Formats: sequence, C-alpha cells, structure tokens
Amino acid sequence: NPNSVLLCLQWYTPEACLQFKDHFHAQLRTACQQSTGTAGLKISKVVVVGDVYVGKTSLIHRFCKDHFERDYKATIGVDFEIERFEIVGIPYNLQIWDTAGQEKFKCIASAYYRGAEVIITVFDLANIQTLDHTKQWLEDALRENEPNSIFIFLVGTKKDLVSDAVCERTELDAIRFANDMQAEYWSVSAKTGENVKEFFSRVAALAFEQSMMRELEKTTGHMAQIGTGNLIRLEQNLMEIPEGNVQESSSCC
Ligand SMILES: Nc1nc2c(ncn2[C@@H]2O[C@H](COP(=O)(O)OP(=O)(O)OP(=O)(O)O)[C@@H](O)[C@H]2O)c(=O)[nH]1
Repeated sequence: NPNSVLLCLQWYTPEACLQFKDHFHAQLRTACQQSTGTAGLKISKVVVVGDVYVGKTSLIHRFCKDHFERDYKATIGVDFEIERFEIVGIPYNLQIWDTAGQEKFKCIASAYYRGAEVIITVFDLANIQTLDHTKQWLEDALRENEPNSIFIFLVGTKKDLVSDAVCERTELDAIRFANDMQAEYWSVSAKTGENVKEFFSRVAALAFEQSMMRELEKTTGHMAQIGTGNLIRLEQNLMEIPEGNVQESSSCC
C-alpha cells in the first residue's frame, strides 16, 4: 500500500530508527517544498511499452480504475492516467503513459518516451513471442532517456490464462530476460487483479524514493541513500553512530 510505504533504514535500535525516520520524513517534506515552492507535489513519469494486445491498457485500468474490459480496444498513439498518492505526508503523483503496441502508431508513441523515470515493459504470459520483443521495446524507450536513472520492470500479464506449470516455465525465461534487461520481474492478471496493486505500489515506492533522494541531494548537498544498506548520510552531526555499532543484518522501521 503506497500510503503506508515506509522508508527502510538500517539502524541499531528500534527507538533510534523511529526517531531518525521522523526526522528523515520531515527533511523530505522540507526539501520537497523548497524545490517546488508549493505544497510539494511531486510527479514521476511512468511509460508502459510492449506488443499489441499484451494487456498494457488493461493493466493500467485495473490499477487506476479497478476495472477490467473484456473487449479489445486498441490504443491510438498514447493515453495517460494520473494516480495520486500521499507518501509520508507528501502529495505524490504517478503519471502513467499507456503507449500503443501497433506498429503504425509507434512513431507517435515514441515521442512520449522522453523524461521517463520508470519503464514498464509488458509481455503476455500466454504468448511467449511477445517476451522475445521486450528487449527491443526497452531499447527504444531507453534511447530517449538517461538509462542510469531509470527503473525498469518486466511484467508478464494474463496470468489467469496459463496453468501454474506453464507460468513457471515461462517465468524461467522471463527472469533470464529481466536479468539481461536489469529489470525487476512481476507476473500479474488484470482480469483477476492478482499482483496489480502490489506491483504499482512497488513502482510508486521506488520512483518516490528516487525523486526524494534527488531533492535531498539538491537542497542539502549531501549524498543520501536509503533502502540498500546503512549508508544514510544526511547531516552527519544529527545523530552520532558509534563505530562498529551498526548491525550487519537488515532491520526495517
Ligand atoms: N484473460 C485476460 N485477458 C486480458 C488480461 N489483460 C488484458 N486482457 C485482454 O487482452 C486484450 C488486449 O488488452 P489491452 O489491454 O487492450 O492490450 P494493449 O497491450 O493495451 O493493446 P494495444 O493498445 O493495442 O497496444 C483485451 O481483450 C483484454 O480484455 C488479463 O490479465 N487476463
């Protein structure tokens, strides 16, 4: 649930962790407000690409409207939805761009790839050929962007249409593809809703975290990192960390 996303910090006591988290969230809000000069609304652009008929529109509509349409209606060029969140008290929007899979619309759709913070590459679990095309879709989308600052997801849709055995077999290939693409792999069903909210919550959490880190670095001039270790370096005089007192195992607040 994006509303309850907690930024994971490694610390050595739960109390210190909570105290630090409160301070950290306050820092995020201030940085955000300073950078926008407004109530601090942040927007991240998400671009969804993949072959025709793989279920891009259905995936987005299941998440944004909690609706599934059985009848196929091709996307003409591009379409977009905005999903509003509030994470740690900061208003946050995901702008989700749905692009057409049909070849004839590709040049229109590709004009909207620029400025993406997240690229979601979609294939159909019931049509393995669509997986083969995902690398090309990603390559096209990355060409318009700065590859190092983008989160990439590989998503297999229509999970409800395949047996568990077929799904498992296909996922072995999909995970291989995901590794090559430096993407995170998810399987979902827009029809049943399986994994859809969880998937977009993950997208929102990562995009939010990255956007906040950028703001913090801009406004404080300090390097900040969360989620991957004990490397949070904000104002270092804020809380002294005794040498050798940081636990190796991860703890989450
Ligand atoms: N059973 C099942 N059908 C799905 C699922 N997702 C999409 N579909 C169906 O697949 C067809 C294509 O879905 P769309 O979401 O329109 O596909 P798209 O990738 O957006 O297609 P383009 O806009 O042409 O690129 C529609 O008939 C959907 O109802 C799913 O999870 N399960």
